[in-house]
Amino acid sequence: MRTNEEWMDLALNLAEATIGQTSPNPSVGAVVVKNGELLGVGTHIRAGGPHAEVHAIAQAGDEAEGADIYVTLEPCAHYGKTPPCAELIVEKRIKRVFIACLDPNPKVAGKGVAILKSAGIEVETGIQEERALKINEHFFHFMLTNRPFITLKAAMTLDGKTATSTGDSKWITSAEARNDVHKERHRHDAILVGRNTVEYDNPNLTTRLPQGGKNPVRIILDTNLSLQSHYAVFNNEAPTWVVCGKNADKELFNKTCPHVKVLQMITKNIVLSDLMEWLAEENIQSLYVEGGGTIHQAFIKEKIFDECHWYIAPKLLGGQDARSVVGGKSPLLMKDAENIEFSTFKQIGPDLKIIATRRVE
Ligand SMILES: Nc1c(/N=C/[C@H](O)[C@H](O)[C@H](O)COP(=O)(O)O)[nH]c(=O)[nH]c1=O
Ligand SMILES: Nc1c(N[C@@H]2O[C@H](COP(=O)(O)O)[C@@H](O)[C@H]2O)[nH]c(=O)[nH]c1=O
Ligand SMILES: [Zn+2]
Repeated sequence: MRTNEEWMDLALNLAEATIGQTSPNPSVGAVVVKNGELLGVGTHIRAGGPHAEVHAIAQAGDEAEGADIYVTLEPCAHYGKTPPCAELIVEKRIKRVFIACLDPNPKVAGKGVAILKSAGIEVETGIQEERALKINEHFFHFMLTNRPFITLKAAMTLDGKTATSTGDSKWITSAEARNDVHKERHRHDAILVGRNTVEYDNPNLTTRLPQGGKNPVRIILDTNLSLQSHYAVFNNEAPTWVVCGKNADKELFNKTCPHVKVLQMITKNIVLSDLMEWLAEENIQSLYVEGGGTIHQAFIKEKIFDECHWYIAPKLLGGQDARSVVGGKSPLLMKDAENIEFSTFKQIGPDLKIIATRRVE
């Protein structure tokens, strides 16, 4: 006989399996159970498709009546692209609803529960809540702030270098660590680099995992549209958007790269806060900033980031003339350093992945 936590873990495993493919919707899992017997499982496959509860209840058929449902997110109460799940649960005469976390979007939170309770259905919330909140961290952040969740990613030697004095950087971290980077690319809606990284590394910025994965939108900051069209990021393997200043020659660039979308600022330079607002309007809920150093410094200086993913290789490079991980100008005093909080340490092959979160004052 499984406990409530164990049934919820099954639903959470289903939700976790679709991370990266349901955006702009959250990843949700649901299981229908009666007298300790599993009657139906469901997960939301992609935005626009049926919700997790719909699949699980359909699989249970008529036996759903009087059954329990475990769902990782509060059942929806509004008509989006699909009818409200809360009303479906009432209609199918489910007896009890166990929920991992409410939808923190104030517009939604509690409405689903209210519909269930007013129909006399027993509701219990907060089961395995921590795990459920983590799964949809990007979605919840976007719903609450209407800004993308921003991850700064850097790979460096133990002494903080990202390339030698000649710009050589292949490779700092191991294939396992780079595979983890591609999992993060799959998870994020967009990936951003500066024009120098394109020129120095000619990266593809696509997701190349043995098991496949979704390509994020590639966003290139290039104030003067100085990049030529032969770079890999301009191939048609994934959508590419270039951000430029108001004085850049957009028409000329569009002639050489007709399939690349140009986001032209009304300011001479690229204003990051304006860009984040733009990306939110394009429904980009999560942004993976792969650098380089001057880009990272700009995001740090403007406090426009939520997490840092630092990959550290057991290598020592040395040299003032080697490229250090964060560029730009340093603050004058140590008291002006950006304070963050370490949240996880993970060994990946020979490398270390440190995740730190920005401390919100
Ligand atoms: N040089 C290293 C990295 N280098 C990161 C670069 O910014 C660029 O993303 C790479 O050239 C990857 O290119 P592509 O998009 O996969 O074609 N990143 C890492 O995690 N480890 C390293 O050793
Ligand atoms: N994916 C998901 C939910 N997602 C919720 O519904 C919204 C999307 O609605 P729609 O446009 O109709 O797909 C989404 O923003 C989120 O608040 N809700 C659920 O009950 N179960 C699910 O599986
Ligand atoms: Zn729903």
